[in-house]
Amino acid sequence: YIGYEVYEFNDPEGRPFVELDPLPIYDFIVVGAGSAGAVVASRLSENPAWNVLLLEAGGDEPEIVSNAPALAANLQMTRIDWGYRTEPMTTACLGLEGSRSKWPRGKVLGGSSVLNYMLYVRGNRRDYDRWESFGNPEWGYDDLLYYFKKSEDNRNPYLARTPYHAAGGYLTVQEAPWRTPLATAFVQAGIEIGYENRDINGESQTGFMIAQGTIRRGSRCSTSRAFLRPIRHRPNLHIVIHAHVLKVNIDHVYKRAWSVTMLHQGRMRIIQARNEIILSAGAVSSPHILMLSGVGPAEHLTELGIPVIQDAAVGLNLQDHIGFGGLAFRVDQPITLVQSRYEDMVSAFRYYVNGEGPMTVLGGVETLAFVHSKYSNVSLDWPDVQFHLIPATIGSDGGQTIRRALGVSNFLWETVYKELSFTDSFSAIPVLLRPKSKGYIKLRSAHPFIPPIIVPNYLTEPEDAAILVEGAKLGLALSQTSALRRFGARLHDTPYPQCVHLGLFTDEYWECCARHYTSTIYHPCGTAKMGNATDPDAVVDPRLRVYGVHSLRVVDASIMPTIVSGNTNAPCIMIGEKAADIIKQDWGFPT
Ligand SMILES: Cc1cc2nc3c(=O)[nH]c(=O)nc-3n(C[C@H](O)[C@H](O)[C@H](O)COP(=O)(O)OP(=O)(O)OC[C@H]3O[C@@H](n4cnc5c(N)ncnc54)[C@H](O)[C@@H]3O)c2cc1C
Repeated sequence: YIGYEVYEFNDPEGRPFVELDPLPIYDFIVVGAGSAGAVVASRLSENPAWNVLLLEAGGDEPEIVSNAPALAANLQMTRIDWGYRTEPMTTACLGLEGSRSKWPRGKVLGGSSVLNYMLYVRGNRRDYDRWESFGNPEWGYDDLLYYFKKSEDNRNPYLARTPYHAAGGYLTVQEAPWRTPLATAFVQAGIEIGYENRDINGESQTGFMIAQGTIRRGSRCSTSRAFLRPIRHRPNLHIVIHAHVLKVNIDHVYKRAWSVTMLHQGRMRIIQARNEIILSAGAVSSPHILMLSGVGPAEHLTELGIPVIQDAAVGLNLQDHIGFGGLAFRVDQPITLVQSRYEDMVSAFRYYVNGEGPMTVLGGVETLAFVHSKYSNVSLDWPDVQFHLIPATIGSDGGQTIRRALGVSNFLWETVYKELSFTDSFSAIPVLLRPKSKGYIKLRSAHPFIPPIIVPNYLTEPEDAAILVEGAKLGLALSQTSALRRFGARLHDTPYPQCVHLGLFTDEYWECCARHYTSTIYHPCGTAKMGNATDPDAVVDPRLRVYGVHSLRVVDASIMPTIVSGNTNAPCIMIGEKAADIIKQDWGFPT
């Protein structure tokens, strides 16, 4: 009840207005109101002379649960999740049900920014400079920093006043208002092994930091909350929810995208775009919609009977971050997020009334670190491993939420992790920042409601596995620092039955563990790659226009030529900001 009171009646922003009966034609149609789409629609509708339609397959945010940062994992496999799953793998995810990874994606206003763990990370300067060097002018870091800052309202003064941050933007960024003693202990542990405590979104990336997140008053600040709610009175932006776009209709002769077909309120409707259609449906759905519309690998589309409008490498170049999720440590003191200690009436009251307390921890992650494995060039400040440092493990809630969300198999749970149930423990998840292994997405059927085939090919390149092994060893080194030892930190060393024959804690053993407990970090991207005209794999040009089709752009995680070295929400918001300016420039509206 308190939650309703706070969010439904006292929220200064209020829910966005939705349109029940859209017009037959708009200047711009944006498909998907996620991290990028909400930004594009918000910025394009700044021009009062344009009318903009934003179509979203899901509904509005279910406030209470989706806003409590520590409860983020509870949102997976609910009606606001598309509920994708990868195909079974033989190189990774072997300890997950069916050797498949669940792939949650937000189906809601705000998209995956409503499901995510809210960590605010921009990636490394070199990621973007590399994009530019591939032939994408004005996509280098120095150009893009402006767009990261444009969105930002950083509420931690020690960062807001640096040249890398800004205050006053739509997107609130701040540290969680509450933390366990482990948060700072992780940072101290990093200093002990030779790293600095620094702003990982600032001048250099290598180092340890208390995480910043996209939160406001202790609650999730999704892109819907940040970019759509404050402009809800704008008459030239129409938002339609529960509008599932089936395809973009492209004229066969002129190759011009002129309308979208959508299912809305049980009715099939065609809505036209005078100027452009912008696909922001995310790295799974944007390639899905493109292929259903006849833009994709010609042979594949022909097999499924879809008339080919443009042969393009849609769905290829799929990249994602993965981590070894099973590196768990026990501690002797009651300082971690054991479920009974934070999901109680007192914590709920603190959260709903004051916007603080344990419920505000960002998806459980308190500290972030960017470190070098032995394969990385230390002098480059381009770390190859990220750590998510979490004052909890899969056992902290007795295996209810995270285990279910990741789909950890009963066997792995029963044999290794069940004994951690409700005990004090923490996780150090090493994440592979620039995987070499690439996968693909293709159609399972020409029927738009049948989910596509997702093949991420995790750990097919041996180098990727070798870096994760080094990551696991770095995690062990962290646990042996005096900063963590003073809490009695020690490895939860129950061996993986499937790996024990390789010799306990050898490199081969850790590799086997990583291939079993492979966790997606939920960052799929690259499936409509941006590149110049000579790049045969490029689907969009550096102005994000689909090659070979007029009046159609893609603006979301799909366009990343290579995955960035960090979490992808802030980069997608930046892509939305940059794209909006590109579109305004192309149509002669001052930016
Ligand atoms: C569980 C989870 C945790 C994560 N944690 C973090 C984190 O802590 N920090 C971080 O930086 N990143 C995190 N991410 C990743 C980050 O949130 C995503 O990379 C980012 O939100 C992707 O943005 P996008 O605009 O590409 O797509 P999305 O935000 O997924 O938006 C796509 C939108 O399009 C809509 N759509 C799709 N198909 C259709 C259709 N046919 N018709 C109409 N609408 C459609 C969807 O419903 C959705 O609203 C996480 C993601 C998940 C799922």
